[in-house]
Amino acid sequence: MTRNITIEPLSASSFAPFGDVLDASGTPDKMINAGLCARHHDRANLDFGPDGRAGISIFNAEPRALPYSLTLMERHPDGSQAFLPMSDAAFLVIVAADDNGQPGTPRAFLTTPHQGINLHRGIWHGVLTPLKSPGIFAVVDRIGGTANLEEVHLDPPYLINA
Ligand SMILES: NC(=O)N[C@@H](O)C(=O)O
Ligand code: NI
Repeated sequence: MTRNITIEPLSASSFAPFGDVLDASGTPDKMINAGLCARHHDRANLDFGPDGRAGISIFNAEPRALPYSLTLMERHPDGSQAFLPMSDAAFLVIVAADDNGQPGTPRAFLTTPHQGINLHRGIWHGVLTPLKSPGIFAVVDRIGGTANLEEVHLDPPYLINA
């Protein structure tokens, strides 16, 4: 039995239950640098817990193709996780609400170039899934003494379609 999911457009409102959309859209909060730079200020709800700290890591992920077979979801109970592309690669953002400790039915979104996202603490998500090379991302997440990772293998998988 194939469980099909259709990709939805990514918007701040549609993604709000799961996290923040990070881009240079809309009116900037302030103009800086002698008016040569627009600052879209403080756009992510970052959370690293009482005993963690913020870290920036660089992920170099293999590009995937559509339709994409979603076989694994995970969450980070101790902190948020932001994905900031270091190229113009679009990427799949697959998230799900919690359903008694398991991911519920996933929702799939596709970013536009130069868009990042910040997943709020504990949100079920698919792993980083760029759709073209290079899949190089700066990732801002919690550095701490715990594993901060829960994984669920999906059987049967979901098929993510354009
Ligand atoms: N495990 C890891 O560092 N990456 C995942 O959390 C992911 O969301 O890609
Ligand atoms: Ni993750």
